[in-house]
Amino acid sequence: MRRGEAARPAEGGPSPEALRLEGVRKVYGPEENRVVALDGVTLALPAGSFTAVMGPSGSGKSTLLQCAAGLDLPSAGRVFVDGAELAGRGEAALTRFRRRRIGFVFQQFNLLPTLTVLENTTLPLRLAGRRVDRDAARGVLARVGLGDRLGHLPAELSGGQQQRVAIARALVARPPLLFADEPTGALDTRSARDVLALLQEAVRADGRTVVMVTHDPVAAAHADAVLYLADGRIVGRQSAPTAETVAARLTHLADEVARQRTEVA
Ligand SMILES: Nc1ncnc2c1ncn2[C@@H]1O[C@H](COP(=O)(O)OP(=O)(O)OP(=O)(O)O)[C@@H](O)[C@H]1O
Repeated sequence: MRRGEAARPAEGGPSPEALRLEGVRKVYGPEENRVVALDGVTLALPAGSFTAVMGPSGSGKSTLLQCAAGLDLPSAGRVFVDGAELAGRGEAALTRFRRRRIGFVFQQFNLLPTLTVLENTTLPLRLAGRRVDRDAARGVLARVGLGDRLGHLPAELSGGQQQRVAIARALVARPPLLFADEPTGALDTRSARDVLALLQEAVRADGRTVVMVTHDPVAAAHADAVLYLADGRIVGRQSAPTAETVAARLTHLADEVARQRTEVA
């Protein structure tokens, strides 16, 4: 096995692990103002799984996604995507790797306001120097329910529609791994449901792996499993979540964190 590669099955076979973090630590700020955002996170997510990441505000959820997606560098520890380690490649190679293997959906959509729906969707392919298959892009947009809005600008769409463009933009590059940071945080209940259904479909129909940060137990219940973070550590896991069990666990977690902080103080 080459250095920098995690165990994987026979050549050509799909990796059973879409994402692996080993002892990932992220420290922000100078010595006197240090914030430990991630404090030794170890996890492994199988390909084709849908995982929600939950925890109190400031527990490190966004930092976890940013480090796992190679958008930020861990201070220590290792990140493997589809068996390949993110570290140890130059910036340009990392960008190329990310564009092929990783999609990211943000709470605030991050669409370019002067580009049409179709242009926004194909932008990552153009940036990656990949052939732009406009029919395939139209197909993805039709699948997210925007087949009749191709020439519209983002400002002419609702928030839910803009988020569906952002999902189409992430899916058109066909990344095996898709991160979503509070993708429904700015949406009404109905639009949120549509977006969650699209993420579920990306897992069930296309076999992608989705990791989603959310504050919403109803959103988390769309995932196969929930990881709970507190103070930069994974403090719990739950499979087959329901909105009720997630809400109960979060309440318990908030009480537990408050109790531990009082004990430390
Ligand atoms: N660029 C940064 N510089 C300094 N500190 C940061 C930076 N980004 C995050 N932090 C700190 O790291 C910790 C974890 O932040 P993070 O955004 O990952 O938490 P979160 O769980 O996503 O929070 P929220 O639910 O409020 O979005 C927080 O204490 C935060 O203030």
